[in-house]
Amino acid sequence: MTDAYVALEGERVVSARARAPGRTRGELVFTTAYTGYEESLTDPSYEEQVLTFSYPLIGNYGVRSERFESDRVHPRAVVARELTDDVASWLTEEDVPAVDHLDTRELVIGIREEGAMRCGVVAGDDVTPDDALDELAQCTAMSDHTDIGAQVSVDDPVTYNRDGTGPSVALIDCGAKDSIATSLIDRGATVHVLPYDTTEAAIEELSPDLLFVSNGPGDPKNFDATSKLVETYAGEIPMAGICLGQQVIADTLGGDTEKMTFGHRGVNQPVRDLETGQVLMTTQNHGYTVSDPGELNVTQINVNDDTPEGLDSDELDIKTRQYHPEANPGPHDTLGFFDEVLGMVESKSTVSAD
Ligand SMILES: NC(=O)CC[C@H](N)C(=O)O
Repeated sequence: MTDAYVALEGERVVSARARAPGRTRGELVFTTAYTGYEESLTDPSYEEQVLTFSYPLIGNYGVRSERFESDRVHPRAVVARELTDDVASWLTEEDVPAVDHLDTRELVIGIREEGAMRCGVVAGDDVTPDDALDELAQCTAMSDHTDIGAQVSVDDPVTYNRDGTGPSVALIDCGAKDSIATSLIDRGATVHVLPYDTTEAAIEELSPDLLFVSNGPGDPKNFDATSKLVETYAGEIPMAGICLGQQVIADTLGGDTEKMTFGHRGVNQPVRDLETGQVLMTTQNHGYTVSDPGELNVTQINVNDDTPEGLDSDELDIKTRQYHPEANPGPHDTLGFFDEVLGMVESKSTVSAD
């Protein structure tokens, strides 16, 4: 007896067990992370995707809101070999369909060979394979979600740590994980979380020391308003970016981005720093990559496929990373990025004070 189905491009349907009911569709991707399921499931960058966990057991240390990265679950559906009851009830409460008891190894091999693909997921007592195919037929390609920023960004500005002793940071929220703001606040910064389509007038009023473009879902080319801010302030205000932030900044400053076959999602992606030769273990979640760094210099690369992981410009005071330095979940090798970017502001004030 089966009460769940996943329909894949090519009209293939895989049977599964329903763990949280519902009918939905999205881009099927996988993560190899073996911890951090609460952080991944609340990461806004998974908006409009169906997340498959390649690790076979998900949920074995419960569900605690302290570990959430936003106020809701973002993947449209969740696929795993085995989901615990804790995770299944959380996803049921959140209205996010979830399925297990299917061969996720085969699914992951399919995604690796054919690339991230559209899919339909149905779960519940009365569902049929045709229902899953129906969902698949209505599924939109990721790059066609042109307004995805509006689905995940704050509607209005929010300020944290107003009396902080450190620099003032304008965090452009393209779907920011909470721990990016926390990492800055922990270092004394005042953080203004601003909508992805913030106006120049709002930036002028705040007069921030650092413009920080966050991670976010979908195609970086669908963030025109954010790109406009980058164009206006590059070279005027020191700038940092994480993940989608790196992509939007490179795309705007004479570079380009492209879709990868299946992307990088996991907590053990090796990155080499080209200056020191040091290899850092990093947390990643992206399906697009910078294909041309434009005016920026590639300072770090992925050891597995040589894609750019760090872009820097001393002339423009810009530092971006493709991975997630806030490391939630993940190895903490890369937390120093936050000191480096705040350091750009401090060294700038030292220079101008002289
Ligand atoms: N985590 C992110 O910011 C992801 C960036 C972009 N949506 C991608 O998939 O490449």
